[in-house]
Amino acid sequence: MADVTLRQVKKSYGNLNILHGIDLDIKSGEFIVFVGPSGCGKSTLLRSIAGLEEITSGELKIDGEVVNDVPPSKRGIAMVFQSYALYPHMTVYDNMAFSMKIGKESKAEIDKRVRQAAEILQLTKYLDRLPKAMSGGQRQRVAIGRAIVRNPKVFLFDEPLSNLDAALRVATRIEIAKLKESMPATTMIYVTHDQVEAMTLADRIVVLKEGHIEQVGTPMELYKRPGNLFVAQFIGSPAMNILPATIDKSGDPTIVSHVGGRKATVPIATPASVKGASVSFGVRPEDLMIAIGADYLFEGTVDYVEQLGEVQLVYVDIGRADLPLVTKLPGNVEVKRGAALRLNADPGDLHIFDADGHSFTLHMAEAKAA
Ligand SMILES: Nc1ncnc2c1ncn2[C@@H]1O[C@H](COP(=O)(O)OP(=O)(O)OP(=O)(O)O)[C@@H](O)[C@H]1O
Repeated sequence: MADVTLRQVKKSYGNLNILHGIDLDIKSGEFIVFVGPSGCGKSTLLRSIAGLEEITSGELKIDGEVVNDVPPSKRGIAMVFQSYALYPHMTVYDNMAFSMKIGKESKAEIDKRVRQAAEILQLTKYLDRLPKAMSGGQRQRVAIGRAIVRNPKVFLFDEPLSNLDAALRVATRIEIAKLKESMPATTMIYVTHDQVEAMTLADRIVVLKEGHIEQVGTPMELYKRPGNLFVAQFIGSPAMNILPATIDKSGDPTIVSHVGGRKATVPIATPASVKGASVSFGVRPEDLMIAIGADYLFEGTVDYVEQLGEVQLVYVDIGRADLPLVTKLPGNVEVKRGAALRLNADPGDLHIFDADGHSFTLHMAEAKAA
């Protein structure tokens, strides 16, 4: 059981500022995932929590104790890396037992914990093998087992699945989800590039950009109510369509006319001051559907189709070559290149962002709360 609290955590390398004052409250037992573009500081933040990097300023607490100056081995954490870093000459059993042997645990205790971890990770029948005789996924499970036996208060994962092929990735991701269920009191913090891992594993996702937190929320909060344009386009694949638009009528609902030439009635409240303002209008590819009847949001011609089997990505020219509209339609719908297409969306799935990229949904929620 351990909360992890960060207050104004900054990290610089010389003149290079990497983390710009991170404030974050992670609750005991939570599974937190850090995501963000390459170089945004995810690993640096994780390594700072682990104590592998010294923070430049701010305060880092684990389980109520300020750990800024506490060495990694005394922080009650265990970390799993992308490269499994197993000892090649030791069996799976000895790899998992190693830290406890160093810690002078009794043989009986070591044996109990190694066997328990092996059971959780389905490694029991491999305990006598050397790492070279195991697959990448099995090796990563040993690396996770080695962390489990230490009974950490906080479990840190730095892109643990990125060296695995697609099938093993899925299998090991499910192992990690089950591991979390079997260790509900253990706080877990996980860095990934993979949206599916973030969406499926996280209790809450932290979206980082250039060393700042953009938004923290449950996967569905970030997906349904992204706080700004960056999060809207970072979460979800393909990214949300964003089109220039103007507010024709403010209030609730808001009416916008967008670059596609049509008007949309959006059930989002906007203040009177934004009437006539230029905004960004957003709709996810998967929220667009072929319009039935006279009511539609977009009209265009099919420019390109990527058939993926179960679904197809259809790129629609709505009169602006620089802004192709992407829609995700079921794979069995017949869509031909060059054909005319009208698309619609549920008004509840439409988004509007102000000129600074902030979502009006969150604006109004914040205004109400204030
Ligand atoms: N030891 C170092 N000295 C100088 N700069 C560093 C050092 N380590 C990391 N950086 C820089 O800090 C920034 C953040 O790096 P970090 O590895 O935390 O990013 P990341 O979000 O994990 O990226 P990726 O997704 O590519 O792994 C990068 O610009 C990187 O070049």
